[in-house]
Amino acid sequence: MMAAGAALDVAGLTRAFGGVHAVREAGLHVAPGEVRAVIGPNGAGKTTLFALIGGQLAADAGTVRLDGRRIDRLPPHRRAGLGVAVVFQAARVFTGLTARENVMVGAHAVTAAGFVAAALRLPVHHREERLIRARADECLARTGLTAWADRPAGELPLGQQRALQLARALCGRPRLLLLDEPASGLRAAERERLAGLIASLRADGLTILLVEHDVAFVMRLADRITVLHLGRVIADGPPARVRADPAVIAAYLGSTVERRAAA
Ligand SMILES: Nc1ncnc2c1ncn2[C@@H]1O[C@H](COP(=O)(O)OP(=O)(O)OP(=O)(O)O)[C@@H](O)[C@H]1O
Repeated sequence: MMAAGAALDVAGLTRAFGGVHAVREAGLHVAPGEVRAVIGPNGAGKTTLFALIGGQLAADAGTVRLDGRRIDRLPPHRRAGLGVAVVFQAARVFTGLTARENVMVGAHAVTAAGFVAAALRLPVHHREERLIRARADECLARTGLTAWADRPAGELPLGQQRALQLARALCGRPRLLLLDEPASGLRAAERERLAGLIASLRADGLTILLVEHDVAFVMRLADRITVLHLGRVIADGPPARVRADPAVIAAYLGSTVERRAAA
């Protein structure tokens, strides 16, 4: 059911907010089917980087390529149509809709007929609706949520709500999935389940970018790690090498000292 993972190439990507250089000349290459973790101290630019790739923010400079095709000037829905899905940390489920309806919304966002046909009640809409419902049920099954399909999303435990956000993203048939702190706030058992789910998506060949503060989670899941500090990429490589990198250790120690000093 999964589309093949796409390659992501980012070069010279830059975005400032007033005088704050949130992302500065960032570059990374992510191979198809890779799980890439993006880590860095608070304010390093991780969420901004994701928004620049997803198109929610426009870059001041630089390029983003999906399988070699430039997407950095496209609006978010066009990038989504090409297979880029971003699940932001602040993303919420629609608590009043059922789990299935939440996932169906994800599919509507990228279907051709979409909401216009729905509003006009065109025949194409009914056919599409059935297809989307079937697709939503596949995505619910894929994320272990079949038993929750008809429950209001607000009644789902937090771990299942995270899985639901993933299911909603999967419904758009992504080829590149960006997850901003998917494990934050989850208990150990829920983290385990989520890690298993992400590993199984990787096994299907999906390319995944992951921002995560839980180092153990990252070390276990990621093929490679990119480290951002003050908007710049300061390290990039396999987990064991990045963990031992003096520049990475200094960046984290520095930010810890700054936080202590500020406290
Ligand atoms: N919309 C905005 N307006 C102004 N400044 C912003 C905006 N978004 C981000 N910034 C600033 O850009 C820098 C990078 O922020 P960003 O949220 O990308 O970091 P982050 O690595 O995701 O941080 P965290 O780990 O705390 O989530 C920070 O200094 C932040 O204050």
